[in-house]
Amino acid sequence: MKKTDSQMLIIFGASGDLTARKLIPALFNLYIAEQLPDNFVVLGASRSNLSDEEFRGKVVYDSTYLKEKIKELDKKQVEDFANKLFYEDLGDDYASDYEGLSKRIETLNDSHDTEHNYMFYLSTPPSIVETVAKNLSEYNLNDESKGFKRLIVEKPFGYNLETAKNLNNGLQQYFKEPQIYRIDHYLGKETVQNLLVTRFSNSIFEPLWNRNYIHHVEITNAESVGVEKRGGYYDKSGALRDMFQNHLLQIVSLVVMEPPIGDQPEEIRNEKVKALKSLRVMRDEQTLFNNTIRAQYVSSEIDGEKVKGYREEDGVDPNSTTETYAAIKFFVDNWRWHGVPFYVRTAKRMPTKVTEVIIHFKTPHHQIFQDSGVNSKDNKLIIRIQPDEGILVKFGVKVPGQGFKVERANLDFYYSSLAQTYVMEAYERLLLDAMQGDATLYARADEVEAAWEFVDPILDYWKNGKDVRMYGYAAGVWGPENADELIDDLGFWRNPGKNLADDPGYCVIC
Ligand SMILES: NC(=O)C1=CN([C@@H]2O[C@H](COP(=O)(O)OP(=O)(O)OC[C@H]3O[C@@H](n4cnc5c(N)ncnc54)[C@H](OP(=O)(O)O)[C@@H]3O)[C@@H](O)[C@H]2O)C=CC1
Ligand SMILES: O=C1O[C@H](COP(=O)(O)O)[C@@H](O)[C@H](O)[C@H]1O
Repeated sequence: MKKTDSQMLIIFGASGDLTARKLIPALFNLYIAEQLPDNFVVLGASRSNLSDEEFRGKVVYDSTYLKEKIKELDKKQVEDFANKLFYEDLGDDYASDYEGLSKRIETLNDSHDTEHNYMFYLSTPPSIVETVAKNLSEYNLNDESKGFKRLIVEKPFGYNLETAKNLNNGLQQYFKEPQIYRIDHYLGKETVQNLLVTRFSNSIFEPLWNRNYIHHVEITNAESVGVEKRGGYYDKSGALRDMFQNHLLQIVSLVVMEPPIGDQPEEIRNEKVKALKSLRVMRDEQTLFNNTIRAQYVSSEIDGEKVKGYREEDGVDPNSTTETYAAIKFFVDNWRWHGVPFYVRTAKRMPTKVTEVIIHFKTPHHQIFQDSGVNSKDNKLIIRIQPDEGILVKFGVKVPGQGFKVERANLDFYYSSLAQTYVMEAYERLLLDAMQGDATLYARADEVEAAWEFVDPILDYWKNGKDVRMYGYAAGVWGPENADELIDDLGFWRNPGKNLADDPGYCVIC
């Protein structure tokens, strides 16, 4: 196990949703798993007026996210965790507030012996991220002459390529790139990391992982929920910015990348950047018209209950043209992937919550078993990222009896079968990595920019292009029927079920 140094975690935006919903529960789990260092404190900072006790009440004792867990523990343990949390009111006057903050950090450092190791987590609106970094540098809180100073930045990393570059340049004025940790919580998911292990620790997959054997790659990310309480944010973002530019292109980079020379952060990140740079950027309108689909969910009934359409959601413009569904077909311009189409879709208000990567293999070039009865496109490797995490290989077996009738069979592995292994939540894993200075699962500036290079022309076309289509789909179905047009002669999207082994449908309205 790696060593975690004594340190202080300073969370900006500590009165917000993410802190209560993800960050504190992740720290709580790390505490229970005895993964936090002995000398560890959290200092929450926001403009809300809270005392240490009120902050502890909000994010621990009265937290809906910890209620069940707390019940299972003795009072002393909960108290011990809560006593590691402190709060500093920032107000609106940056100069005096940051002076107060820096003094508070110094005092807590002395009382809890955190050795001047500070990790700043920016869980604030994106508009103030650079300002916070600047203020920290003005108070020398970026100075690593005594202890490390790390800056964790939440998504979105910019709104497009230009703003992402500005943000990166802005942050790099105050913190060096190795001090900056851009969090993408999909990289913290165990099964996303397992993509690397599946590919590079097995000699049975990697030799097939190229244009000679792979027919096409399909990635589906579906959520059953709508925009919930985040309509205001989402309406300015949309599916392409919210999920595709970051989480899904990170997954694509792990599927596409060449083998790194080792498992060091920079070795892996260098290969991911190369992979993202090899995505063929679509620039002309006809290509964008043919290869991109966007849509919005419209009101419908799910399990007998009426569900709002996107334009009726709180915080959403009634004439909004923001997409809640995006499906993109693209190619990768390199030796390994030449001519292999990638189909990636993401959406809200689908029939179920699921994320899968499906590698569709080519059929054998000479068909011996003419009456096989198996759909010739059915050789697949399915990597299930969530839920029911696991891996499934679909292959042909002989049906017992005369002749050579072939049927499809499954070879499967489920993470749940590793009963005694504790699988960390994404935020737990990522926080622990950052605490230990391991940036492998964090996005580097050039990765983020390479992803925007690919996404920018699509966004631009959707905003300004001629003949741009916006389809509707009833909340609770697998998107617009027109999305099938993207798949050409290859068949249909695989519409997965709740469980990995469910044999799913392949049509939109079922
Ligand atoms: N919530 C989620 O599920 C996810 C969120 N994110 C990202 O995480 C970040 C935080 O999200 P979320 O918690 O939902 O947002 P919220 O709007 O719930 O919280 C943001 C917090 O920032 C604080 N804040 C605002 N201005 C300042 C300031 N000048 N200085 C310090 N704090 C300030 C606000 O508190 P106060 O008014 O008290 O200062 C508020 O508590 C965003 O960048 C978001 O995109 C990413 C993925 C998922
Ligand atoms: O970053 C985001 O991710 C969530 C989906 O995350 P998951 O871990 O539940 O798959 C998404 O709902 C949200 O809109 C987006 O901002």
